[in-house]
Amino acid sequence: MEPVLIAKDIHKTFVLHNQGCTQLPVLENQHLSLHKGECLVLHGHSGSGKSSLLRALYGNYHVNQGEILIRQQAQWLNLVNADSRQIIQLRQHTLGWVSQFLRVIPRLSARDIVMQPQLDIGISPAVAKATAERLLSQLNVPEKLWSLAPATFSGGEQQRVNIAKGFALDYPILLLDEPTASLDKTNCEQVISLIQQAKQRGAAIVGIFHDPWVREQVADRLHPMSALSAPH
Ligand SMILES: Nc1ncnc2c1ncn2[C@@H]1O[C@H](COP(=O)(O)OP(=O)(O)OP(=O)(O)O)[C@@H](O)[C@H]1O
Repeated sequence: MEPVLIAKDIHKTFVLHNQGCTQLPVLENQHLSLHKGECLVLHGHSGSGKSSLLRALYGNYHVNQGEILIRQQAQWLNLVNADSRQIIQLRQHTLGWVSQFLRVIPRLSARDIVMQPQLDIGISPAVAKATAERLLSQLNVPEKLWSLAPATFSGGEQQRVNIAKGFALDYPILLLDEPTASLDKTNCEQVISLIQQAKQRGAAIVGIFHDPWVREQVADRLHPMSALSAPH
């Protein structure tokens, strides 16, 4: 299978400017390659740098060293030195992201939130609406909530809207940061099923899953991580 994402020799050190410029190394010599149709799970103790690596792969964190190569159609883009226009385009078409929490936007309904990434790339409102409603229904978000803003939803309901938004487009690469953290077993099963369907259509996935049962269902490979030495 062909790789779609290659990270080479990634190093990342946080510098805490308001705490005496303490340096906190979190990632060293991180190498990974991700292939079409597989799910790679970042695996390690709390504080081992899983979220930091995932954020670096999405371009949210600058890294101090290394390359993050992402395939867009027939070309490779190095995310580490990409400009903001390239990153926006990459996120619209190639790189999907499901965070642990939904960023609630006042007055935007759950249905609108799930439709938005589709509308952004020119999918018709009718198709975007049908896809949004299919996903909200699959994820057991009650129909009476679809036209309401999720600010007042429960944590699990907000997270299911977030997951629907992440799966609304057929991104070639998906980054999942603990998507099942606040879900019950029935809804975890729905998310596992969405991940398996995405893999079947050829999506490549990097994820963090703390629940060992979920991890077993979705992981093709584990990427082991361990915490680095104390700050200096
Ligand atoms: N924005 C930041 N600024 C400074 N330090 C940070 C920042 N984000 C993470 N860290 C530190 O980096 C280390 C790794 O954190 P990270 O969240 O990547 O670990 P993790 O493996 O995802 O942990 P968990 O499983 O608990 O979520 C921790 O020591 C954390 O304090």
